[in-house]
Amino acid sequence: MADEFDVIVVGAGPAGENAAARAVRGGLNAAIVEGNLVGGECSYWACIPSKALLRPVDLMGEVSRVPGLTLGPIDSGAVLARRDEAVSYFNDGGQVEWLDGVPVELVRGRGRLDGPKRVLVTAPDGSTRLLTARHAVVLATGSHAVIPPIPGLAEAAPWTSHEVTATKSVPKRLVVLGGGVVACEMAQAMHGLGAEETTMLVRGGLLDRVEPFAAEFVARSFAEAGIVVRTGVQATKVERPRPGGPLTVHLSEGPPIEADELLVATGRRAASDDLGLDTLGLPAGRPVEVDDSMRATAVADGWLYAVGDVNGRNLLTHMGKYQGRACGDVIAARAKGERDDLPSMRDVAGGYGAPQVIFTDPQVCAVGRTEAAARAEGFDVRVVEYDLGRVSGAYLLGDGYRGRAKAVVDERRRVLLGVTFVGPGVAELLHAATVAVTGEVPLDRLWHAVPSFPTVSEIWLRLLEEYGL
Ligand SMILES: Cc1cc2nc3c(=O)[nH]c(=O)nc-3n(C[C@H](O)[C@H](O)[C@H](O)COP(=O)(O)OP(=O)(O)OC[C@H]3O[C@@H](n4cnc5c(N)ncnc54)[C@H](O)[C@@H]3O)c2cc1C
Ligand SMILES: NC(=O)c1ccc[n+]([C@@H]2O[C@H](COP(=O)([O-])OP(=O)(O)OC[C@H]3O[C@@H](n4cnc5c(N)ncnc54)[C@H](O)[C@@H]3O)[C@@H](O)[C@H]2O)c1
Repeated sequence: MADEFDVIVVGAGPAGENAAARAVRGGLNAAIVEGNLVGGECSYWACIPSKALLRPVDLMGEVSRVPGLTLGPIDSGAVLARRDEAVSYFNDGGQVEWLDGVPVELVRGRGRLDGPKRVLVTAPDGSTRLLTARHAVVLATGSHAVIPPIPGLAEAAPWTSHEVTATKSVPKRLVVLGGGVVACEMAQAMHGLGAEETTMLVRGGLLDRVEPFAAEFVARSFAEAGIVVRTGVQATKVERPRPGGPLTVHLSEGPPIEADELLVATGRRAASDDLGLDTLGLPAGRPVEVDDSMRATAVADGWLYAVGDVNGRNLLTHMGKYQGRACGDVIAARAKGERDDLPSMRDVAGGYGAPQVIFTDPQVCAVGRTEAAARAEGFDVRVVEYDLGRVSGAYLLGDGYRGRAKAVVDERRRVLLGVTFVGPGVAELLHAATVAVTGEVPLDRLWHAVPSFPTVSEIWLRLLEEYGL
């Protein structure tokens, strides 16, 4: 096996896989180094299992809104079994086959930079192999859950996203630390699958990066479902006398809470701590700063790139894959001395505001800027909102459908800066919004994109009418 490759990618998650595949498509050869399972967090401990756990909960909500249908209690065992199937029983054979087909050479082990264009791989058996890159090294190592320094917390061996998404059973009493996306999705999944007491401890506000009205819809739904959300309360100490036994969470106010499990969902940190960045004089444990072609800005000669969570731009699978495609293309172009500024070779989407779906019930999805962000950036902002429940297509989805949409308009150019939807099943509305925002489609043109009747997409017509068209 050769130890020199055109491109070496460290980390075979979605971002790394895409970077390698695009570089090969561009005529280079590539190796990908993976210390765990090919497919990364997303496939085994994040997007895929979390959505497999949420789907029945979502469906339960939908069915309960349609008269004439009844659904018995959720069989959590069957749901967990389907989750296991969705993560391929933690076997990455299918993904390895895909890599073989590209082809990309898989090198199993932990990769570490060892000076310019050198990656030292330590295999699971402890043996080492030095790989050198003719053109580029791409870091695609993802991120880790952060455990805040609360006395007793680390010692209590709390759950992170890894344990909750892979759980073999549903705890009766669950405390969730954090109010972000992981916290909300997983609190809802565990509660819907049978947790009897689910308490969220939220330092700031629930989902504090989305439009406030959308977070309020989620908070109301959680309250109705019996999920207790305590805002402005912090955990001050955790005690778990017996490993795996019940734990006590002491709070900044009020009596302590007893629980069977504690999920820590307080954000993520770039997986760059043990990557050998010091051998290049770069700081460890921080996102690797890159330009729009994914090239590390602090490295001379431009041979180092970083894609996905590790560059800290947007911690989302689709954005990491998009960056990976740009990165692979640009590396191939630069290696061949070809034009390296074609449209596919830059992260343009990130600048508009990445699309994201939060798979709670109701779902929240958004693209572009919130009203607050647009105003802070000095745009001439006008906002239009509409009640989704008043759209015929939404009414037909079930009784008591509740939802809302908000569009943030740049008045000077009459284009959309951002769109947010909240409501059951709104996820599939998002891509139209992404096209409108990223494509900077003028509102007067958007008017001619006629939504079908009776679909929820008629919200587009209503928003434009509210605007005055
Ligand atoms: C619970 C949860 C749910 C999520 N749901 C969604 C969702 O629905 N939609 C969405 O868009 N995003 C979601 N995300 C975010 C998404 O998982 C990440 O943005 C995505 O996985 C990042 O991809 P990546 O390729 O950058 O990194 P990862 O998927 O983390 O892959 C990195 C890979 O690098 C490997 N690695 C790390 N260090 C080394 C090393 N030194 N040597 C060799 N290999 C190494 C790791 O083993 C891993 O396989 C979710 C996250 C969580 C935690
Ligand atoms: N559906 C999706 O697209 C999806 C799903 C899950 C995760 N993700 C991505 O994964 C990333 C990580 O998600 P996350 O929810 O872990 O992080 P996050 O940054 O979204 O939320 C972290 C939460 O923890 C709170 N927090 C931070 N420190 C705390 C402390 N010491 N004590 C109490 N609370 C504290 C914050 O106030 C915030 O509510 C996000 O960027 C998200 O976009 C995406």
